[in-house]
Amino acid sequence: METFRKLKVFYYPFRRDFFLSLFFLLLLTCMTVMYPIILQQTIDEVMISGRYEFIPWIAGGFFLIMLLKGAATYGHQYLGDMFGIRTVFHLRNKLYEKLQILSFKYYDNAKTGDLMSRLTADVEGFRFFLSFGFAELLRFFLLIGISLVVMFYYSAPLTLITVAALPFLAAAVYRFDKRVHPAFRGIRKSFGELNTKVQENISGIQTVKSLSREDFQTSRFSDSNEDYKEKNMQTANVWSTYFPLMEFIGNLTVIALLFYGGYLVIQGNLRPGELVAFFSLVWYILWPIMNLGFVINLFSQSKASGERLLEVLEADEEISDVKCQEKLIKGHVAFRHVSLSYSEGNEEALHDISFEAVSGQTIGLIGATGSGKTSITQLLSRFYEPSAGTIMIDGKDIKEYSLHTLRSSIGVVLQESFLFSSSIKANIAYGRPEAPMEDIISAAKIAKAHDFIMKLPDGYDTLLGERGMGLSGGQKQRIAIARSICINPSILILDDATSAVDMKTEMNIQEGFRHMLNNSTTFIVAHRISSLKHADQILFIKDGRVAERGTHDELLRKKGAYKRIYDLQYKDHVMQKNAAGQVL
Ligand SMILES: Nc1ncnc2c1ncn2[C@@H]1O[C@H](COP(=O)(O)OP(=O)(O)OP(=O)(O)O)[C@@H](O)[C@H]1O
Repeated sequence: METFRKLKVFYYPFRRDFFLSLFFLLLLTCMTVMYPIILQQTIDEVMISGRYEFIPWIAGGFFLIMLLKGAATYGHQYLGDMFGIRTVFHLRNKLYEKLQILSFKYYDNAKTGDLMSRLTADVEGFRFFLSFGFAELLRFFLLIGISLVVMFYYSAPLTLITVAALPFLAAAVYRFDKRVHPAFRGIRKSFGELNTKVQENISGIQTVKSLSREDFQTSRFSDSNEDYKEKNMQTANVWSTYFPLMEFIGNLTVIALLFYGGYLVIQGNLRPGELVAFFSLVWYILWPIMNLGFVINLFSQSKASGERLLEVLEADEEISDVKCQEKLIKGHVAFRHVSLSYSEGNEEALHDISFEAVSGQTIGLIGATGSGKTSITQLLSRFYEPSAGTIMIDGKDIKEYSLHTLRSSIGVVLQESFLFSSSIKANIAYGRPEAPMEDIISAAKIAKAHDFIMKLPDGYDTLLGERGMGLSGGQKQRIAIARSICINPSILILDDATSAVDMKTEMNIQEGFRHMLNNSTTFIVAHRISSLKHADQILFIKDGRVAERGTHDELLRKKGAYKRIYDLQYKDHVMQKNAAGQVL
């Protein structure tokens, strides 16, 4: 109940639909019970007494009641559905908003398939209970309650016979629920695994094909599919065993009623019509009880779904935001004794990092893979919070800027750039949708993307496939660079952003930056010394610490680790030159 209480804010605004739907449910339940009463009256008061002139009146009345019942069913169904649909519309929006706010740390541990299933299957599971399950639960009590009252009115001993069968039926329902609940859980889990296999296969189709692992993937899928089939068959087996059993218990009750009820009629203690009415009324009690397992199952599934939705809604946002209108103008960055640990108890990824980047300067970050270069740049955008130390921009702690101000002033280009399946123009203007066409073109020119874009059949209107399909790695990187230039960033972070373009284009791009973004502070993370040798300051990162710092020439003079990497790369360069027989 705690789960439903916490989610109240989503369904409470639509309580009117819910209560009206319940009112219609009460009406239609009353009309359902009218049916055996009319039957009893027809037999006892009309047929047996030979007052046939009443038959058209009874038929008319019956018709009227059925019309009303149809209208009540419509009202109940429609309003119940509206209640569920409106509730989950808001719930889904809220979940999506929350996903936008959640920190990188949350996504580090989350699984895409799982999040997708929370937003779809769990939301639907919750809706189904709101629209249908809750009403079914109420119908159960209403139908049984009203039917029992009518039955008692007709005959107390016969009612007691019916009630005597209930514990057996309840025991069967209990056993059914005990078996069907885990079976359903198994189906959900197996379906989740099946989905993950499909998603992984589609996302990694290039790797699968390039390593000729189609057969392996097919057999993995087939195993999951087999498991899913097995789980469904087990569930079908439970259903097909228990339902006949429950019906059998119900039919035994009917036989007992026939015997004892017939005896009462012969004795003159019960009228024939009342016995006939009993046969209908008894099923109004037995059916809901048989159905109870299904309704309980719906309830526990929706409770589990609600819990999974609350886990997302209540997830810690980690990064606190503040309201601040102040713009970040200069991009003067200072790291003061900054350390970072990605999770508590884990080894620190960064230790005591300090440096200062005057606005307009270029800072190069180089070091072995996993040394902490990307971590430094991620702290700047507050994707993660430092575990110690302070990061200042323009003399102010970055926590004092609003996240929007901070992130809309920092252009980040990653090695693996994500492009949306829309036009090139929309991709470049993604961070500034109102950007005029001249700005988009100018950004593309700086990123050295304009020429190849113009060669595409639809130029800037060319539609890209999913994740930028249809472009080469270097072309994608250049579109991503243009996208960050388009927001006129005060700080630009190029994290291995030109690794897929040739050296000449890289030099041209950097030349463009120097002219067009002379006020932006630029961070270049690279493995190639040629990518950052022009930087005003180069930080050589080793095991999360600044091991060496200085300009390219200063670092060469130090003859340390930077010099060793330079020698290695330079040797490669000379060998390549000799092999090509030309001077680059
Ligand atoms: N999200 C994360 N959660 C936990 N640990 C992380 C996370 N991101 C990075 N790390 C760890 O932090 C350390 C530094 O990683 P980082 O990505 O900053 O290195 P890098 O120097 O940029 O490497 P590369 O050159 O390969 O991109 C590594 O040991 C890495 O495993």
